[in-house]
Order: sequence, then C-alpha cells, then structure tokens
Amino acid sequence: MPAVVLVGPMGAGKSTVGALLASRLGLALRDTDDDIAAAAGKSVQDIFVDEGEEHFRAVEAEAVAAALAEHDGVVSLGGGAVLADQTRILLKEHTVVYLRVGVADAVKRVGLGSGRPLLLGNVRGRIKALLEERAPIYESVATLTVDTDSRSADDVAAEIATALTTTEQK
Ligand SMILES: Nc1ncnc2c1ncn2[C@@H]1O[C@H](COP(=O)(O)OP(=O)(O)OP(=O)(O)O)[C@@H](O)[C@H]1O
Ligand SMILES: O=C(O)C1=C[C@@H](O)[C@@H](O)[C@H](O)C1
Ligand SMILES: [Mg+2]
Repeated sequence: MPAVVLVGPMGAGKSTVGALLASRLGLALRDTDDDIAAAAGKSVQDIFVDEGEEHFRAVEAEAVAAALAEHDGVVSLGGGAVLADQTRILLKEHTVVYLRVGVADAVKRVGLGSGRPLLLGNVRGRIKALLEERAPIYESVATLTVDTDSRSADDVAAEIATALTTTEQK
C-alpha cells in the first residue's frame, strides 16, 4: 500500500512535492500521469487531443487502481483522477493528502501559456472554475489538507513528511 497519495488540482505541486516527499521518506514516487504517458507512448496532452477526455479518464482510472495496488511509496495522481467514482472508493482505504492551491498561485505555476489541455483558451478562468468545482471532491477524499500558497515545494514536502511520521496512518 502506498505510504501516501497526493491529490489536488493542476499546479498544486503533486508531481514536484511528490518527488521531494519521496526523497525525504526514502521511498519511490509513482506519478499516474507518467504511467499513462509511458504506456501510451505519448504525452497526456496528446492523448487528450487524439483520443479525447473520456478515453483518458477510463485509462486513468485503471492506472490509478494499478498504482494503488502495486506501489509502496508515494503516489501522485493526475488533477482529475478523483472525478472517477472507482478512484474515490479506492481512496477510502488510503492516506490521502490534498495539496490546496488558490487561483493566483496555480496560474503562476502552470503558466499562462500552459499546454495543459483542460486550460486551453482561458487559463485563469478555467483554473478558477476547476478549483471551485473540484475543491469539495478533493476535501471529501483527503485525510490531510496542506495549503501550498506562497510556500516552496520543499516546505510543503517537509510538512507532509512530519505529519506522516508523527500521526498514525491507515
Ligand atoms: N509550492 C510551490 N511553489 C512554487 N512552485 C511550485 C510549487 N509546487 C510546484 N511548483 C511548480 O509549479 C509547476 C507545476 O507543478 P507540478 O507539475 O508539480 O503540479 P501538479 O500538481 O503535478 O500538476 P498536474 O496536475 O498538471 O500534473 C512546476 O513548475 C513546479 O516547479
Ligand atoms: O486536472 C486535470 O483534469 C488534469 C490534470 C493533469 O494532471 C493531467 O492528468 C491532465 O492534464 C488532466
Ligand atoms: Mg503532475
């Protein structure tokens, strides 16, 4: 079972904090976006363009199930992984950290010229809508919420590492 699963929107820092946290804990990181891209032989962005979001979500649900079943380290999920019923049910058995981020920091981090498929056209507006729509879903699956605004990724990783080693986990 993973030591911890990171969830949150694009720009929350799941991949970046995940790598720093894994290194602090002496564990490996598994990032489901990377698993999906490696299996498909193309980027997540290209999968969205070529096969569409519905196909991506189906592949993502299976990639998440595999990572949760197989990986003993840190697992970073894609920003929309929690939209799948199956994933939310599986997450009930896990230690799940929600990396919270506000609109301003998320926009700065993903960049206004973001190539992320769901942000095309209007990065700030799309991020604001996604954060509002999804915040209750992230909160519902999280066992711990960590605010990342105006903090370095390493500071966030340190807080999570301390929380994991000082509280009883699932
Ligand atoms: N706490 C932070 N402070 C400043 N920059 C950060 C922080 N966390 C991440 N970043 C930067 O923000 C960008 C996005 O981070 P990252 O790719 O880790 O986000 P993500 O949550 O994995 O997003 P996605 O859902 O798109 O995979 C990266 O350039 C990263 O270096
Ligand atoms: O928030 C989202 O829906 C996404 C986040 C990324 O991690 C990728 O999984 C993809 O760009 C979709
Ligand atoms: Mg990521």
